Amino acid sequence: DLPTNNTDPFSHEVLEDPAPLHHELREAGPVVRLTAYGVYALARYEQVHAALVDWQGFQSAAGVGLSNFRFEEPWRPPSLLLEADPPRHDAPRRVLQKVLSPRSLRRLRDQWLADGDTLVEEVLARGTEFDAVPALAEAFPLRVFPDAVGLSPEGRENLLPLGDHNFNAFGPANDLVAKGAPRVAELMGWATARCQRDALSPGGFGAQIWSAADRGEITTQQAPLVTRSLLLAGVDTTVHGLSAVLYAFATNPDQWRRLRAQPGLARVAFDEAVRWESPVQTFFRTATSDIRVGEHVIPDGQKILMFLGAANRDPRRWTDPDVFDLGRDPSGHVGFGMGIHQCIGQHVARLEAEALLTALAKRVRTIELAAPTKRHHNNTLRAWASIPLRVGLA
Ligand code: HEM
Ligand SMILES: O=C(O)c1ccc(C2CC2)cc1
Repeated sequence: DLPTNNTDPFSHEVLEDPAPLHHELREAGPVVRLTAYGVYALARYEQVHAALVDWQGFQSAAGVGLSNFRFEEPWRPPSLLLEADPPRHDAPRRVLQKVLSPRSLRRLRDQWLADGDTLVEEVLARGTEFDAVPALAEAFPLRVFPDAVGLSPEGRENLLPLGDHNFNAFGPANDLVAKGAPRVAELMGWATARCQRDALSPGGFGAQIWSAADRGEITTQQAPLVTRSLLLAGVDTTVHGLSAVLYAFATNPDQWRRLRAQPGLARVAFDEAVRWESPVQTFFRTATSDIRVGEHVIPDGQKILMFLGAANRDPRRWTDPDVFDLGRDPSGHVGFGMGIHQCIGQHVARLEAEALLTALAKRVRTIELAAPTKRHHNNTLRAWASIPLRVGLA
């Protein structure tokens, strides 16, 4: 009957290298019972995709972490997008859809491309060996995104630890959550204050959200929470997405040569890296009724853990899934989710990646690891602490 697995997916051993568990879960069947937490797991592309697009059956409003909001108080006010379902989800989604649309981002494109060139020049001026995580993957999003949101300059160093804790908190109350607990009140207090109308610069994403409230598209009570979504979702994700694509190129020099020959591949390279590495590894849903998956039934109210990273490397869906290949068409990957909750910031992330990769491809002929890499463990994020690089100049 129902296959079970008693591995803890949030253990340091699995967070260091999740591939063996992902393989085991995919092979065990379309749905698996995780005895460590008494939840159901989906690891194959077909079932993960089906759950993501079936928002009625697999709801987000009971939380997208292990905690079930039907029985437990959320540790912070729930997101009006991530942790809401239609109809409550609709208006906030429509507002962010406009604020973060490709058309709205066009005004930022030249500035972000120039910022990419400037950052790459600054890094290369210091030498051809450097740690790509602080020097590029963290530096670039922190240089462009807070300004685009309209955040005041002071306190921006809070963004990474704030996001890191928020992502840990989707998992169980383990050592990673305990690590962030001492600062969470201070960090969340800082973030909430930053989302007030008078704390946001004119013209930024935040001010645009407040203008939508003035037009009645959302309420003025909702505006700060919709703005908070940008702070919680918009930094750590792109930092680890950029780390992923830089690591992918450093370990696949033939793909770097392809990008150099065809710089227009920068955007698809980022999506292939998001598929290959899946910076956001997992999210939960809650069954809104008894749901049949294969020949099994997931009872109403049960938590379901979707392994996005495992789905993105499912050989049932992808040829040579473990290969980072710019020749592949990565569309359909679930690294940005799928369906009504699909990442609303994906165009921001892609523009950041295009700007940084385009700048690098102009100045760097070769890219390779100069020393062993180091992982950063998080209950939800696949992240690097350090990626020491050696580059050869063009
Ligand atoms: C590489 C970068 C990123 C990755 C891998 C990523 C991944 C995801 C995923 C997997 C979801 C779906 C969550 C679910 O289905 O429960 C999502 C939703 C979301 N993302 Fe992103 N994201 C990235 C960048 C961003 C950025 C830059 C922003 C903001 C500017 C952002 C804002 C959001 C928001 C607000 C949602 C909730 C959408 C909804 O529920 O309707 N993300 N993201
Ligand atoms: O709306 C939010 O607060 C929110 C927080 C984190 C995410 C992750 C998936 C990128 C998305 C939304």
